[in-house]
Amino acid sequence: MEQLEQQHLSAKDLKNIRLPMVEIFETVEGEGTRAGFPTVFVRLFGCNLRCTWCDTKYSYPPEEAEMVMSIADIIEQVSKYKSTHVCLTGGEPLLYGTKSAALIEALADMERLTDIHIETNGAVDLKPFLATVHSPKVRYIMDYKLPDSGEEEQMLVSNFTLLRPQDELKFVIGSERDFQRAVDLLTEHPTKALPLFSPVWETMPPYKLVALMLEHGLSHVKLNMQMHKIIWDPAMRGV
Ligand SMILES: Nc1nc2[nH]cc(C(=O)O)c2c(=O)[nH]1
Ligand code: SF4
Ligand SMILES: [Mg+2]
Repeated sequence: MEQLEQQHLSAKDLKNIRLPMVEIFETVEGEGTRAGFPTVFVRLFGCNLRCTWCDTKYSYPPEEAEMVMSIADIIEQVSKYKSTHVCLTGGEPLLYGTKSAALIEALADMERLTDIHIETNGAVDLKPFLATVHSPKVRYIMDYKLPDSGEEEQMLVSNFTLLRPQDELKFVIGSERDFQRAVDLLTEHPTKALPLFSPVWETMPPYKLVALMLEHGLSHVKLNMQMHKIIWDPAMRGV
């Protein structure tokens, strides 16, 4: 990825950068350390993976982008809400390299916002983003796709050492095999990020994941339930 030359892009520059989009909505964050906080979700279209258990298949082909928005349009939409947290998600929100980075910078420049967290899928190198985006408000939540996802080969374990204490490393666990792989990875590849273990809604009952965590003495790992799937119908969009 080329270096982002300007830290602060002009309104005209932002108008010219356009991104394919799925939706922008406000709800409570359902996951991670900021679960429960009112949050604006900015969902970009497009993904470089095809996970077996994906719950956002409407965010990549053969579906089509709902709209194409300039960064200025996205900022304008986000400013209509009151939440001070933003979740940039997809699809894969870092798919567009310097364009994704410019969007992150523009969000970080919004004074109202205090936390911008990015749900990235583990198949995008975080190095160029960490090198160009310097705002302390920006945090990465990297998903590591375990064997049941069918996409483990695409994972960049090299990201583990780049993640910082304010970042999160999420493992979506569908089976005991997935669980064991996650435990092995955390042993073999140290990271400063907070490890989160999240059950696959359909195949891993939460009580079973908790039992496994206790059995293995994983005191440094946090259980991550998708709160929005408890509050609303799990198939519902825009919540
Ligand atoms: N409430 C709510 N919390 C979320 N956290 C991550 C989400 C995502 O789709 O990436 C999500 C989502 O779609 N809804
Ligand atoms: S990375 Fe996320 S959006 Fe892409 S296929 Fe996997 S679960 Fe779906
Ligand atoms: Mg979701």
